[in-house]
Amino acid sequence: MKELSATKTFGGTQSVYSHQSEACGCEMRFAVFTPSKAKHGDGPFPALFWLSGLTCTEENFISKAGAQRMAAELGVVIIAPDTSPRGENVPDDPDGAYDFGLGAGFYVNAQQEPWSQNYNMYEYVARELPTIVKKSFPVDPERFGIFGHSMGGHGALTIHLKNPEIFKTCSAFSPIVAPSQVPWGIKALSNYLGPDEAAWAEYDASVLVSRIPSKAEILIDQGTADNFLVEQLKPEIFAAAAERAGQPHTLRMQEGYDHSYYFIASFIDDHIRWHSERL
Ligand SMILES: N[C@@H](CCC(=O)N[C@@H](CSC=O)C(=O)NCC(=O)O)C(=O)O
Repeated sequence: MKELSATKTFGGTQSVYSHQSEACGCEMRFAVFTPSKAKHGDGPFPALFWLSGLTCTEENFISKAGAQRMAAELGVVIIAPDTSPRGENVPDDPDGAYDFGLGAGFYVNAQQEPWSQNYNMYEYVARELPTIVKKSFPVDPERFGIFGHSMGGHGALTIHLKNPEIFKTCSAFSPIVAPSQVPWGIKALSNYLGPDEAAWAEYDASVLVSRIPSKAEILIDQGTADNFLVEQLKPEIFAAAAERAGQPHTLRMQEGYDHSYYFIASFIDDHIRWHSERL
């Protein structure tokens, strides 16, 4: 693992690392915020894994969300990986579209060629990265949580529901909650997984919550002025499935907010505090 940058902020350190990923078969980057030793000691700290959305790298969250102040205050580590494999030999959307391929790994393990060599973001986030983080940073593995935005909200919900013993808390901003039913999800799942919709269900939060609800409360924030709300996000599908399954959840419709990082920055403190109180 190689440290690419380390910058002091709010008494802690915002770093970016690269390493050779087994799951993705390429060099991957991830960002880590570590709180101040002077204020909180040497840890171990609770850790939140943040999953970003379409077009993002590890950089969007650390430069736009403004999460470091609250993480520093509460003594929380935040890990923010890139959203897809990268590199010369990694295939991309044939038309260069933003919603598939590079920057759009959808947190699945691809089963179709040519994607399956590298596009294993589920394995990367749910298995490889937590193992690396446990070994290399002052974290308490009994206090891991996961959160994310849009495609990353879909990743957070599905990875929590499939691994509630690892990621004990879960929240999301403007998540894609039913990828099997919306254009972004149908494009990604049909290409990465093939035409069999039974395979898609493994990565559909609204299906998973019916099958394997967790005991944890799930928090979702959704802006009412989000231009993707009606076509791509549809949080009401998850809320109805969660209600039927007895999954504790809170869906907050936030008046006038859109899909951007301005929305995330407005509520990120709430989310970090919410996780911290539960971990
Ligand atoms: N470029 C696209 C929209 C892309 C977009 O809005 N990406 C969001 C995540 S969307 C769901 O996963 C994002 O986080 N962008 C990065 C940022 O820093 O804002 C278009 O033009 O429609």
